Amino acid sequence: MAEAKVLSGAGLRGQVAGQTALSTVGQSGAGLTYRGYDVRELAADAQFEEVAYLLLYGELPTKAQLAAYITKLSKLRDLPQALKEVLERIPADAHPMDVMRTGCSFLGNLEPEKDFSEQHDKTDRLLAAFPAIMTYWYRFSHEGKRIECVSDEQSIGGHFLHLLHGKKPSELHVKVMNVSLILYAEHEFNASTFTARVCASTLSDLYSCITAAIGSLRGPLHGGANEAAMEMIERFSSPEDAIKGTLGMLERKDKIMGFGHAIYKDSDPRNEVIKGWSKKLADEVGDKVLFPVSEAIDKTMWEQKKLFPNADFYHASAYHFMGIPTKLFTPIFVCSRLTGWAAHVYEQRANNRIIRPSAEYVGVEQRKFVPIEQR
Ligand SMILES: CC(=O)SCCNC(=O)CCNC(=O)[C@H](O)C(C)(C)COP(=O)(O)OP(=O)(O)OC[C@H]1O[C@@H](n2cnc3c(N)ncnc32)[C@H](O)[C@@H]1OP(=O)(O)O
Ligand SMILES: O=C([O-])CC(=O)C(=O)O
Repeated sequence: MAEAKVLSGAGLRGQVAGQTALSTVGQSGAGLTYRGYDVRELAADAQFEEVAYLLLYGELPTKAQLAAYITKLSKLRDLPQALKEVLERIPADAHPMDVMRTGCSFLGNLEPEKDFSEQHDKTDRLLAAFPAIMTYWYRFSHEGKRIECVSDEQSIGGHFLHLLHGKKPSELHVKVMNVSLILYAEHEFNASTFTARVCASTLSDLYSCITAAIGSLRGPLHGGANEAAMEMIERFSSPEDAIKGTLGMLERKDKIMGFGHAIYKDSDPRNEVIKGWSKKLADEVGDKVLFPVSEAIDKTMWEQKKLFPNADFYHASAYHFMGIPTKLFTPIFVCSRLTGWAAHVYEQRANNRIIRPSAEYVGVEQRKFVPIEQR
């Protein structure tokens, strides 16, 4: 049984802020479970759509339920013309997380959640539409192309790759996307999910909760770390160079993106899984630099600081080997984590009290107002 991390101090660390039946993080040897299932087993044998169903609908689907769910999602992929027009107006140098935020929010104007009874349908719509929101904007703004937003790919990961590259993805790439989307799907009260729950606790609509969560995931201390990790890895030309650079960053007290975790103590169970797939992809493309550089940073961080790679670190090289532009890394996280966010919104709504903690006041003592002429 792994020891739980000692949790205390700022950032609400270690404080129970609510209940969930969705996942456990760092509580048992398994490390991470979704509704009781070890994430490593899900990543090895399940489809992402199965995991989405598990999180959103409560149990793993039967074969018939999964087939119906995949069909439902496939039919919801296309984007309304008005949303395409909005995406076309977003400049090429915009951050794709801002594009996701706008895309989600604008769809909420076109197809609002009028009643909480629509929550599942609205989530399924977002799940189906997110890959096209990202890639329609990307390919229009970067290549001047108005792409088709539908494809005949069964899986969400395959659909995303197809739209991005304009061709059928390889089986290996579809598999890795599937694994990646499963690994990123849910993680208890992380910052973005907590954001979604706070928003839900005011009885706001689903699009607002998800838009808020996207904003929260964007930062480099959370989902943005996979992009930041890629930018760092790319700077090094060899393992020796990487060791030297990492030691320098540690000496300057820089944060090394993709390392450490608020809850896990000595490993992130998602890391070994994505690292394995990144290695397979490295072999496929004949990489002799990025993967060895990543391993050298990994080793140095452990030796120097006992800090371990989190889910984001080897995702960077894995996505890169599949030809995914770095700026799209965190939006892929959105396509996956939407499932966890929405499931938490449902949970919050089902047993709600507005989330409103207290603050310890550290300002000046009460004092008398001084009229402006006398200041
Ligand atoms: C999917 C995800 O969102 S996973 C997280 C992705 N984020 C990153 O990879 C960003 C880099 N990592 C970090 O900034 C942090 O480890 C976080 C935000 C993930 C967790 O933060 P905390 O819970 O505050 O970390 P923790 O309490 O374990 O930090 C302990 C010490 O290690 C240091 N540390 C933690 N992570 C790192 C890092 N990546 N690089 C350098 N030092 C680090 C902290 O600065 C702290 O040092 P101090 O005691 O001298 O202040
Ligand atoms: O739990 C966290 O703080 C961050 C994280 O790993 C995730 O959201 O996947």
